[in-house]
Amino acid sequence: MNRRYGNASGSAPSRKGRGRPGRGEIMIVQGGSGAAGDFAYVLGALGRAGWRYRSELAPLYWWAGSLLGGAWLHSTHPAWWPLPLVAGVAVLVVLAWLPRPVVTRWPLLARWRVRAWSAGFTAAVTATVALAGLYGASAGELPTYAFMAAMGLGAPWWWREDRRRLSKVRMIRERFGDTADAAGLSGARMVSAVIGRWGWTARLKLRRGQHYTDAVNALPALESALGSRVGALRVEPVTDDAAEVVLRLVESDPHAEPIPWVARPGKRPASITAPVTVGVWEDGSDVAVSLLRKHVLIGGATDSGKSGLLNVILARLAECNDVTIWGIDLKEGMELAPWSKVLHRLAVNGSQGGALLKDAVAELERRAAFLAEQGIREWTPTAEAPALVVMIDEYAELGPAARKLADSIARRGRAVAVTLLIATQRPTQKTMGDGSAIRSQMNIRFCLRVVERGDVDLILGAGSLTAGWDTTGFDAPGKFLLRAAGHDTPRRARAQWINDADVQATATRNTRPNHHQPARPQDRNGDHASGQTPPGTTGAQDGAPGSLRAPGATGTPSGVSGPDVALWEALKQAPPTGAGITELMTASGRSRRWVHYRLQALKRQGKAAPCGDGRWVAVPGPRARPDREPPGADGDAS
Ligand SMILES: Nc1ncnc2c1ncn2[C@@H]1O[C@H](COP(=O)(O)OP(=O)(O)OP(=O)(O)O)[C@@H](O)[C@H]1O
Repeated sequence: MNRRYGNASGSAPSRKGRGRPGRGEIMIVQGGSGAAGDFAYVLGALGRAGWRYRSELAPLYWWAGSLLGGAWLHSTHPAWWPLPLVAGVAVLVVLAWLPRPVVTRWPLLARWRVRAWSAGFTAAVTATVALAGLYGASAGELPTYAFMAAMGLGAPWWWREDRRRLSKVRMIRERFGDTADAAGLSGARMVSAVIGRWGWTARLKLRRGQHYTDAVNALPALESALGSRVGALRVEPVTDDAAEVVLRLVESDPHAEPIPWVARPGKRPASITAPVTVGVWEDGSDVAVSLLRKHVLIGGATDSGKSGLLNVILARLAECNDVTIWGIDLKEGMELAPWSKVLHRLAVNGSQGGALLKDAVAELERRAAFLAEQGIREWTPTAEAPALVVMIDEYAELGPAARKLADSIARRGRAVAVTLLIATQRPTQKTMGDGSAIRSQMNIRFCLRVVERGDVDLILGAGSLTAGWDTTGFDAPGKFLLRAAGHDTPRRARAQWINDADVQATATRNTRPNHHQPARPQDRNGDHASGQTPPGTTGAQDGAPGSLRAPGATGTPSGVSGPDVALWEALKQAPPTGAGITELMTASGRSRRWVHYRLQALKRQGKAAPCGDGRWVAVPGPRARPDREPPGADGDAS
């Protein structure tokens, strides 16, 4: 039995002294005997300290690790010593070449100082392992030189900004007991803490009986006890545990400078079914919004950053492979033309806009009919049958007929994943179209700076201003309030800023096949069918009865609706003698095998039947009336 300083009574140690012996207290440690127990105790303590201060001790670990690695190589495979050299040279080549995915994965490598340090580190480790592998780890002065290299590389490592911040947060965590006492939150513990770009975030375990509201009330006192600036602390509840809260310290204002847009890391394309990041909240966390089956309204005064936000959303959608984007830019294409490689269609004046919306409504009805006939409630976007997003910059410039069409999409488009993204200065009833319900159909609303307080209600909905949603005081472009499902409190955010070079790079990286082709000079007369639409785009001939070509196509045989709809249309339009497999392959743009499997599936569902000679027809089912709202498209007006 060993004696350590601790709590002689055996009761739980006082919170203040947790993990540390109190003066004069004796703790009974069971299970050890004599020197072996002491040794185990010291070893355990050293192990814990070694892990806890792993960041500070990292240079020593590199030194020991590379010598040990080399020693192992020397004793097991001495002839393999060139291997670490090859690996090291490969890393140096990558650092010199710096392919884009590497920077995306490790953004710090974009800084030349970090790259230089990484190259030095790679060279030192490579040389140590290779030499130790060849001559043995203790050969000559190798351990000394390796140690000197580790210390040399360690200097910038120890000086690193984020490591120093990490040490600071660790100290804050260790002393949090005293901080909580001083702030009147006695008994609260900081169970974990992480540093972020703008400050740190910690999880607090409150004392039994304490609640989130106690933490909220203690905020000013906590700010004083932590020595932070006024208003730097935020507290959020943890929904699954009433005795826990998240405490966030925002050291620097994330909105003080423009927030650069960062491309999505990784090679795999994104999907519209997952939320996309468009900006940063005041506490430094990302603003992520789910755009699937949602209409979006962006409103704000001139120069408030509407087009900037529109561009960021467009960039995010461009990264998704299950979205087709059509654009209407009534600034003569100034905003959206740089995105030509991503947009399937682009209308740059009122009449082209009207034609585009007409096609979007036709697409919506085609999808609605298809869903109704197949007994499906909602359109699930895929790469082959994508969601269709129609972006409209300067909505107020659209003519009344076009606004009527947009209104129709707003009311009926959600279930079939045909949605609108509208930017406008003042969404008054007049600019949105008299009698139009379009505003109430907008599920996601971004309100940037407005000049008149009443405009907040126009953009975010009646009663918003009195409920605390006020953007009149916003002092920089791109700052906004977001109102959407799950975003019910006015939290300030700022949109990311995508510059021209990034627009170009993103558009090039995500170029769509059959994207919009800029109009030839002779076509600049406002007729969309004369060059504004890519080959194969909706035209009267495409949808003509008897044609097996799917209407609404965007250059591929199956078009924006996807091969399933194209196949179904072809079956429905087939003469009584049926459609042959080759015709169905042409219509859907898919292989014989694919067509065969789909026909068998339709046959099993009683929706298609063979009619001899390998020809097929659709079996008539309930048809969707064109004026009928598609299932689930009732709009969740906010
Ligand atoms: N998120 C942002 N971060 C930093 N600066 C921004 C941001 N968004 C816009 N800006 C700046 O504000 C300027 C005006 O932005 P933008 O053109 O998007 O405003 P707007 O509301 O569309 O104006 P208008 O109504 O006149 O078209 C831009 O040129 C840009 O310099």
